[in-house]
Amino acid sequence: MSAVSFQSVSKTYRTPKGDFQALKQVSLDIEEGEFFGLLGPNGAGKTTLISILAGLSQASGGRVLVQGSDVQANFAEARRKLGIVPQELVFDPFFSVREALRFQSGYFGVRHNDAWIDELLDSLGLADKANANMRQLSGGMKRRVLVAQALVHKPPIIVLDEPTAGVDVELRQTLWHFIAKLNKQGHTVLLTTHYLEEAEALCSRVAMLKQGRIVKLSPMSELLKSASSNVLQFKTDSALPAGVAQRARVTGRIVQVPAADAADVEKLLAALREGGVTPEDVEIRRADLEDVFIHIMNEAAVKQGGAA
Ligand SMILES: Nc1ncnc2c1ncn2[C@@H]1O[C@H](COP(=O)(O)OP(=O)(O)OP(=O)(O)O)[C@@H](O)[C@H]1O
Repeated sequence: MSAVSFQSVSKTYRTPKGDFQALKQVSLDIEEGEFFGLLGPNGAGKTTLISILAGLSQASGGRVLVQGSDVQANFAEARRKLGIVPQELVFDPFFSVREALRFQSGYFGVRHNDAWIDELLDSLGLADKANANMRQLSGGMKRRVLVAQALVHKPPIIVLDEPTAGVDVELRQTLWHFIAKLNKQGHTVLLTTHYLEEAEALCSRVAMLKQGRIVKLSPMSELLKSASSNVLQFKTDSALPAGVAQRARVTGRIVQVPAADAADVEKLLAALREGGVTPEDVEIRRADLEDVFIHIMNEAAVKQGGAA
């Protein structure tokens, strides 16, 4: 049985301007024990999918099962198996950290779990804040409490929606160390993130979502292999020759062009020379997930454009 099974999930939002289809027949199975990444540009539908999984939003079509429990027909059972760390900072300002965690435990009918609460506080660097009032905490500390709250009932499946957006390096490291440990102990993890480096380091498999559709579903290792293996990177102020510009990603003065092999790099350099471009700070590096992501998103844009 899959940990999470999305079966032809669609979602249409009704807006004053008309209907908007945010998810189009998304089917995806996440297996027990996986560290799964859900990636996609802004507006791709990631949060919508997570909200349907969490029972916060209703799918317009299809269904979602959590270890076999339907999130609509069997909400309480499905919800108990999930630990959801939301994107937004929502908390009760009148509780202390420990009270907030006890309250959340009560919500799931879990009692006498102070040992686990202490372990959570310790692992997330919150031990000295246990009795602090929630409103006295910094944004980063509040985010740690949200993580602890999501895990207080020891859910088998942990869902993290952009947990490190705007979070400092120290918290990111603490968080990932802890989540990776839980994953090793058998917890399934579903992560959405904009930080592709994180996905590359942590996820064993990823789905890429674009405009409500899955455009790629693949083990991370295969995804990285499928990319052009190298990237030629340089700086220039000159206009690029058309043949190079077509393949290039340009950020200010920095130009990055995927290249299959050394011969391809030579061809690119020759094209630049012929075009009168003198590249500065030339580097050849291994392609990473960001290169793959941009490539797949561009391909999907071409296909969707062609289909329209
Ligand atoms: N309540 C709503 N009413 C109408 N449209 C909505 C609503 N919520 C989301 N949308 C639209 O649905 C699409 C998907 O949004 P969603 O928040 O799921 O994307 P996302 O992939 O999580 O994006 P981000 O990375 O920016 O968080 C977007 O175009 C968004 O504007």
